Amino acid sequence: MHSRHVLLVEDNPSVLRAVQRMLENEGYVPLCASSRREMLHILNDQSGEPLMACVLDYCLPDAPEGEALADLLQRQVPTIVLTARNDLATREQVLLQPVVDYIPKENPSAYEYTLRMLRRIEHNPGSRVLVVDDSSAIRGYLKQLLRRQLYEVVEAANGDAALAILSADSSIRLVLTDHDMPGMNGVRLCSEIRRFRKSEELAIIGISSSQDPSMSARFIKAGADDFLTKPFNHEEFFCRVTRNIEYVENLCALARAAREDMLTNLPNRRSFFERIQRQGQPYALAMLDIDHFKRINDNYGHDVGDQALCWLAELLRETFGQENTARFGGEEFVVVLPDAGDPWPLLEAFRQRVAAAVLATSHGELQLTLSIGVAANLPDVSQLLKKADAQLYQAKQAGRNRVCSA
Ligand SMILES: Nc1nc2c(ncn2[C@@H]2O[C@H](COP(=O)(O)OP(=O)(O)OP(=O)(O)O)[C@@H](O)[C@H]2O)c(=O)[nH]1
Repeated sequence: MHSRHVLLVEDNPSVLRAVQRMLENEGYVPLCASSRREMLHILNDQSGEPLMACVLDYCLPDAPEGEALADLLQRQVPTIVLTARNDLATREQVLLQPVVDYIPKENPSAYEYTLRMLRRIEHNPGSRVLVVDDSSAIRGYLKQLLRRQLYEVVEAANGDAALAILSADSSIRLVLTDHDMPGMNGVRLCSEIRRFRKSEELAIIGISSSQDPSMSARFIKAGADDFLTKPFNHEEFFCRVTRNIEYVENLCALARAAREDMLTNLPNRRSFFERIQRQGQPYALAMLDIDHFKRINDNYGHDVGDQALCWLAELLRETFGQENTARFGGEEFVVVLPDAGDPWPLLEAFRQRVAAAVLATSHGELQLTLSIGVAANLPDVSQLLKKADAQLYQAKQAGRNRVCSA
C-alpha cells in the first residue's frame, strides 16, 4: 500500500490541530511543522515513509513570501497551498508554479476541499485522462496541468485517434476535447464516443475558444458533461476536472457494489446470472463450501472468518479467473467451467491445494478444507446448480473434504 503520510505546515496552532485531526480522521498520517525550519527538518529526515503530499500554509514566520513552497517543489512533493492570503497577485504567483492546487482559507469549505484534493492525489495515479487537441502545444499545456495532480495522461491529435484509444482502453475516465480540429470536430467526437461509452463510465469536457454562444450547449447535447471556454484559469480547470472525475468514480463504485460481493470483491449471485445471460450456458459448474466454517468463526472470531473467505476468494480468482467465480453467500462459492471435458480433476486439484495450505491470519495459522459438488453437461443453468448443490450435499454427508461429481 502507498504512503498516507502528509506533511502539514501551519504556524497557527489551533488551525494546525484542527487540520491534523481532520487528516487523522480520514486515515492519513500527518507530520506537523509550524515553521519552514521544522518543515526542512522533516523533509531532510530520510528515515521515515515517503510523503504522499504536503498541505502548506503559504506564509510562515520564517518564510513570509512563500519560500517554503520552493523547498517542496524542488523535492517534488505534491503540494496543496492553503492560505489566508487570497489577493490576486499571490493567487497568480502560486498557480504559476506546479502546485496541486491553491485553496484560500475563505470559509470552512476550504478544509473539505483540501481533503478532496488529498483523495485525488491518492487516487489519481490510477486515473487516466485523454487529451484531444490537434495542437501539440495545447496538449502539452493540458498535460502538465493534469500531471500536477498526478493524473495519467494519454494524448490524441484528432478524433479518429481518440476513438481508437478509447476503444482499446476502457480504463480512461475523462476526455478533454477541443472543438476545432481537422476532420472530426469536438462536438461530433462526443457523439461518436457516446455510441460506446456511457456517462456512467466516462466524463467528457469540451473546450473551445469559439465566440459562438451555443457552443457549450452543442457540446452538452452531443454527450459532453461539461464545458470550458479558452482561456480558462487553472483553478476553474482543476475544479471542473475534479468534479467530473469524482462523479464518474462514484458511479463506477456504485455499479461495482451492485455487481460484487463487498467482502471478497468476487462477482455476487446477481452478477453470476448476468454473466450466464451474456455468455451463455456453461458446460459445467461447481459449488464449493468451506467445511465447518462456523467453528472457525466460533474459535477464532468473525474477523478471522472474513480473512479465510478473502484468502479463498483470492485463490479462486487466481485459479479460475474472476469472471468464472462468484460468492453465492456465506461460505458458499460457485465456479463456472466453460470448457467441455471432465471438470473433476481440476476441482480435485483445487481441493487438495486448499487442504494443504496454511493460512496466516491475525490470530495465528489456520487450515481449512472444502466440500465440492460438480455438475456438467445439462441443458440449463438452474439444473446445473441444482445438481451441483445435491453433489455438494453428498460430499458433506460422505465426510467432507472431497469432490463429488454427477
Ligand atoms: N466471518 C464470516 N462468517 C460468515 C459470513 N457469512 C456467513 N458466515 C457464517 O458462516 C457460518 C456457516 O455455518 P453453517 O452453515 O452452519 O456451516 P458450516 O459450519 O460451514 O458447516 P458445514 O457446511 O456443514 O461443513 C455461519 O456461522 C455464518 O454466520 C461472513 O461474511 N463472514
